[in-house]
Amino acid sequence: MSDTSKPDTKEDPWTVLRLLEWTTNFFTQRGSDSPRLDSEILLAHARDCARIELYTAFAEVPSEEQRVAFREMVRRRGEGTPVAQLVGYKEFYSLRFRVDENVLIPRPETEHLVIEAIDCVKTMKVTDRPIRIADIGTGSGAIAITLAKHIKNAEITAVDQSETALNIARWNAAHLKFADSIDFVHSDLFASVTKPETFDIICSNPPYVSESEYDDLPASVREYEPREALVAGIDGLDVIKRLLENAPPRLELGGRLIIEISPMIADLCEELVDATANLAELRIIKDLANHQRLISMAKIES
Ligand SMILES: C[S@@+](CC[C@H](N)C(=O)[O-])C[C@H]1O[C@@H](n2cnc3c(N)ncnc32)[C@H](O)[C@@H]1O
Repeated sequence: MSDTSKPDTKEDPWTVLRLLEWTTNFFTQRGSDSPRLDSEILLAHARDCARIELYTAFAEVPSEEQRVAFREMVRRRGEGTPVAQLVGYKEFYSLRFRVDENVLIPRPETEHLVIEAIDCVKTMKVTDRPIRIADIGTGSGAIAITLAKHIKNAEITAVDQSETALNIARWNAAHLKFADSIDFVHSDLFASVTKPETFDIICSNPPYVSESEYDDLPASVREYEPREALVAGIDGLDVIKRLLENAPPRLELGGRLIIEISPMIADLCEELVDATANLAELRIIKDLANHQRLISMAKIES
């Protein structure tokens, strides 16, 4: 990549296409799962344009300033920094969320949770008041804010035990113009959530990685995203167990609890739900990779 700092020769200019090809190859060698996409996002960011615009600019030669910015991001990406932290945002459900090292980078799998919550709301017959939704462990606010966009007249409570994460979530809500529909609460699960008393939907993408799985995560996750957003004890179930215990008293009868899980703990989660007296109608929902990714269940009378 150091070649790009040299003056272009007539035969071999560093065009957009050539930069993308070189960088895709470089990221492939560095083990990236999405080398071409990473390259495009970084080059579009350096050129301050939409990614799609690169496709009509293949023959153009980026300015020296753009190439310097691109080269620095490519170097850091090569060392492991996530693309989202280099550009400062991540797209989730067609919204752009600011992220930094204080929050988990929203993952595409979590969009299934949003879809399930929206589907559940459609079946609810609440007409005399807003639908009440809690997002426990909101991180960047991706789930809460996306639900605020897609569910009209919802009253959303977004909770996190990390004040730095909540600050990012508040910034995202204000920037995307949904701050009015979301109440942000600094709390350990429901401990400091005083109102509303009950919710129609409680959703959560909690930490669910076990201590031993954490050691095997790629360095680009371990070294750049907050450990407390990922790890939940020896078996990854610490927070999920507490949610299954603490959420039902805060749910309306017929309300739904929706939790993202790891496929590794799906069977254990099913057993835990079966053993919880006031939860029933368990659905286990798979992601696009056919992995068991969500548990969704209803509050019943115990
Ligand atoms: C896996 S991240 C999910 C972030 C975001 N909801 C998303 O899907 O991208 C889990 C989040 O839960 C928060 N968290 C962990 N334990 C918590 C607890 N006991 N109470 C509240 N928040 C908690 C972490 O700080 C982190 O922001």
